[in-house]
Amino acid sequence: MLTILDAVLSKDEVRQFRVYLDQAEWRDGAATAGTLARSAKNNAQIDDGADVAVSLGNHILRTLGNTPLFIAAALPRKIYPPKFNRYAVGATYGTHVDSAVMQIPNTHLSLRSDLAATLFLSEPDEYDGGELEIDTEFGVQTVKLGAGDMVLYPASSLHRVTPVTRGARVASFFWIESLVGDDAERTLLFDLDQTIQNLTQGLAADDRKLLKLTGIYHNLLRRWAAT
Ligand SMILES: O=C(O)CCC(=O)C(=O)O
Ligand SMILES: [Fe+2]
Repeated sequence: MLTILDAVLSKDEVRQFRVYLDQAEWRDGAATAGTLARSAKNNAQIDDGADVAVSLGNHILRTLGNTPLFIAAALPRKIYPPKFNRYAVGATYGTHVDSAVMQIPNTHLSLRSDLAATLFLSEPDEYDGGELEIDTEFGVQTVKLGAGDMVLYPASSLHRVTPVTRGARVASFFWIESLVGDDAERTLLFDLDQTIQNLTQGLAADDRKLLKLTGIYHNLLRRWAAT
């Protein structure tokens, strides 16, 4: 499932992020790609340990913790500390698949990448190209969102970023290990959750049918969640 989350960051927050990011030290992104992905990768990134990456990354993590749609869609167990990338003219990231298991920087912890996220930090009119293309069972999905918007997609899918031909594309990207590793099970839970949320609008909180459906949601989650 591909989920778009609108306005994860406000335009004011994006502006503040960009002040810091535009002054940051950007390095060759290929250095951090796996062997196969390396040859396809031609962008710039900020070092994981850099102050600016840590503080903006923590801001993103705090915000996501208060974003019910993110929690419902991702059912996060672990989130990789957000990274930052920049594609200037000519930069691109060819078709690749993300590593299934990653070490969380500066820890001995590992994370299974169930979901990948890109949080756009440039407006679409700031650059040409730079589309995130994701191969799905229903064909290629092209994603280019407003600054502050985010896409969540299965990290198992082949994906690429098309070459930037004007301006620059700045984004944050990271991965999520979900309580529910199976994409189909997670999608069913999300659909059920969103349906219950919609029903809640017109019904009393103690409505028996609503309680029953809520119970089913939790019983499925109990069955499928690996904690
Ligand atoms: O820049 C993006 O939107 C995606 C980056 C990506 O696929 C990666 O770093 O693995
Ligand atoms: Fe990727």
